[in-house]
Amino acid sequence: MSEASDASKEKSYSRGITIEFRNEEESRGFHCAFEQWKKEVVIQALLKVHSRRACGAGRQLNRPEMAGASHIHRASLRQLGAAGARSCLPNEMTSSSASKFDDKIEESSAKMYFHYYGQLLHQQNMMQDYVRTGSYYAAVLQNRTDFTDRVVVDVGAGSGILSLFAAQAGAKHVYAVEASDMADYARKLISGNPSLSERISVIKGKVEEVELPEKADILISEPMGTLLINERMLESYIIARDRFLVPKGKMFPTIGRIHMAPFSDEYLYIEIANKQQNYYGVNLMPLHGTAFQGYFSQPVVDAFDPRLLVAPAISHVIDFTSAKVNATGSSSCLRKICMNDIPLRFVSSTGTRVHGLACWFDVLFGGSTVQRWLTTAPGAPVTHWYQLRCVLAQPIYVMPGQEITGRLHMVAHKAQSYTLNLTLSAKMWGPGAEQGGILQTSSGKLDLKEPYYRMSQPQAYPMSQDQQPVQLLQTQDLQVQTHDEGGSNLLQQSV
Ligand SMILES: C[S@@+](CC[C@H](N)C(=O)[O-])C[C@H]1O[C@@H](n2cnc3c(N)ncnc32)[C@H](O)[C@@H]1O
Repeated sequence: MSEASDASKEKSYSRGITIEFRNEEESRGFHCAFEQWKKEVVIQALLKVHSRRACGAGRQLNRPEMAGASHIHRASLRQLGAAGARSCLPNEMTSSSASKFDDKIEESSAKMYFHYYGQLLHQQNMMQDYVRTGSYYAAVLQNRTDFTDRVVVDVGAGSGILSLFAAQAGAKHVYAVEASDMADYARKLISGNPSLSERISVIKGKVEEVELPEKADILISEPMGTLLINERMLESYIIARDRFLVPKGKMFPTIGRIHMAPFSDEYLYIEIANKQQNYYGVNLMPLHGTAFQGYFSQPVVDAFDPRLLVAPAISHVIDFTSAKVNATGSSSCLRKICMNDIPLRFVSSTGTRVHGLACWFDVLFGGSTVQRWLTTAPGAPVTHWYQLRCVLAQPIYVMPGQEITGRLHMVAHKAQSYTLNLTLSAKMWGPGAEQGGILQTSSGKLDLKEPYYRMSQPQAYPMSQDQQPVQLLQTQDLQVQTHDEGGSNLLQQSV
């Protein structure tokens, strides 16, 4: 049968149908369900066109269980070359061909990652972090004007909770993009909230790969990992900005800051340094050197008492609205997010042994009505991120007023995390200090992917007589030092 006769046959089956409803409510219910179905059909059609144009086959490539075939997909995408690389879709949006996600992340890591987030129990853990979820709820609902009648994209929607908040705040439409199988649960959860569901479409796929039928006025996302940058999801957030956000559109969160300060914690140091030397009468010393190095390569995740900090914190700011693709042209690596080189400079407020660098982060929701911070600082209500400490195998001794300098160099790797290179030095102190010499230096290399989850609640540490509590942390009103893009200029910023 010819194509033409196929088409006419199709036409001959087209008939109008009349549906009668018993009441207004039934009619409205049907209308909503139909509109939702229509939207999904349009999005699915766009996705099919996109993947067919990109690789010449109509298969779904975004699903984690298809990961085994994705390198073939990537290769064929590259062969398309520049001409085929940005094909026009029917809605005049362009599709970027090579997956920026696949470029930066190794397959095995991505598979485990999306498997983890595909489980309801892990999403539930995050939802039950009330500091986190409550901050998002307040930030969205207190800034209704930013959401009312606006198009929203929820980047990595998980259960869909933030999409539901955005719809509660009056969003015209929310596109909830989620790569893991959690997308199916999100659909279920959203359809159980009928007053909101008609304004939310769940799209299963990676933000780097899916197409949306329209641009967004505002992005909402929870892309923060341990130390802000772990999981490398911030990069997906930035890519979503470049792909979907209208110029000058809003981002919730808007900026993130990593805060750092040297700390002293004898208990923690002894716990790490003395791990397993005698074991059921077996001398473990032959392996001690390697094991010792291994323990100190693990950043410690727990909640600590802020009185352990020995100097006021400095901050490294990442502005999500302006972070750019790497200057080297590598589209998979975002400057400041992939490679953070942070010069450190502190003045010790006490005489003590410094055991390493303590870090935490906060993010700002820069709403038009209310500017709201979500903080993970020590001393603040504990979140599921806790805080992070990089412990040095060799502590350094400092006196009150002595300068501590150094560098934290963080380099992204393909397992969705970072290698941290930390150096701390005690500068010359007292007479002759102006000659600027270094007294002691200690360095460590840590893998953010392999933390030691110590998870203790903050404890009241006994203070030695010469270590009086100092006012080190006033997270909201603090005068903090921040870096410019190159990390070289220190600016004073009052937040
Ligand atoms: C930290 S969870 C947040 C979930 C939800 N937004 C919330 O706040 O409860 C991050 C979610 O983003 C998803 N995700 C991560 N990278 C993604 C990407 N590139 N594209 C789509 N989803 C992604 C993960 O599968 C996960 O469900």
